[in-house]
Amino acid sequence: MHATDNLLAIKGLKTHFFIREGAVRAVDGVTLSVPRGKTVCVVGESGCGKSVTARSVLGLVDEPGRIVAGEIWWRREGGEPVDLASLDPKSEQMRRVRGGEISMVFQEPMASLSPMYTVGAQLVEAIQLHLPLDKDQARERAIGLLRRVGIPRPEQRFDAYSFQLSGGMCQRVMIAIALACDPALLIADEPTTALDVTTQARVVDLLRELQADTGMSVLFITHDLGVVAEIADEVVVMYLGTVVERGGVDEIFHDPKHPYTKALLGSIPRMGAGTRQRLTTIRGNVPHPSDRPAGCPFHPRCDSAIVGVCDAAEPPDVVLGPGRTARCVLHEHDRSSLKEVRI
Ligand SMILES: Nc1ncnc2c1ncn2[C@@H]1O[C@H](COP(=O)(O)OP(=O)(O)OP(=O)(O)O)[C@@H](O)[C@H]1O
Repeated sequence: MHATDNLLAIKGLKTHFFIREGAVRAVDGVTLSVPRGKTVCVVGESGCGKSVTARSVLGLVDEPGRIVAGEIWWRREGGEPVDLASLDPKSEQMRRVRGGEISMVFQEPMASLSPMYTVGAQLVEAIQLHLPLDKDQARERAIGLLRRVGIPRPEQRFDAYSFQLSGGMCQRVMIAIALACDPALLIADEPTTALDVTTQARVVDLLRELQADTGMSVLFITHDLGVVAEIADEVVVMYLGTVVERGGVDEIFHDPKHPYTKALLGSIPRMGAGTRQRLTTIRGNVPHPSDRPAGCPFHPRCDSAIVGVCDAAEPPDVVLGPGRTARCVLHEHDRSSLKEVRI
């Protein structure tokens, strides 16, 4: 795959929070890419920097955080590539990208919608912000979008308030708002976490259908490997602010390289493995980024850690093939002939 096939390419991103006690290195050298028309899942335990990475793309990092290093290349069709990391988050150009070219769906649909306005009014507002449509045209498009995200009787639901809808319906409305401007990239940050299991599955199916219909790219953030198996083309595994492994979904599930990926996979039940399968837990907890261990950040929890090596030096980011990397000293000798990480 050529680098230009990537709609989004993040290279060496560092986003730190500057608090009284010092710098919290929430994202500390993330490299990943999202190819056109593909779904990339970012997976990892809570606190590993998934959301901060996503928010960095859209210039939505809360104070006292800021991007301190790295590049975020946005390469929309027919446009000049632009490094979003270099833009002022409040600039007109960033505002155009945010919501106009890249949309985001968050974890808490109820909290994202205002209880003061009908869902229709909020949808119309999002449409008119980015498209030159009058009120009637925007209403028509809004009802079409509500229908498209599977909301029954969309003409009536247009006039409903968020508190009159279930969590699943609210998330469908949020997805409709995100689709209002035909984004080239949809970033979905744990969009199903707040929903019950059946509703989660429906929302994942919806996102998969919409991706296939529209050809948009999706950056899907989750800690749920079951969802990853269903929706991902490519997977990025994060640990403590860094990417520890990247690869195609089959490679990650059937041939994981990094001990952390193996441990994550060992902690989920497998279909067809029977009721007596042994599930392992990853020992210990993810440390806080301000308490990052020296060397490989995973070494205190890693069963394969080598004393004097893994606790002493940062592991190399080994390129195993196109779009396939593992940040682990155990794979240093498996390097592919590629000389650098292609993003
Ligand atoms: N405003 C802030 N001030 C200080 N630290 C912050 C701030 N926001 C996030 N962090 C820290 O950044 C780290 C990464 O957080 P992030 O929300 O990206 O993790 P995550 O992988 O998305 O986890 P989750 O699955 O729980 O959402 C966390 O350790 C968090 O404490």
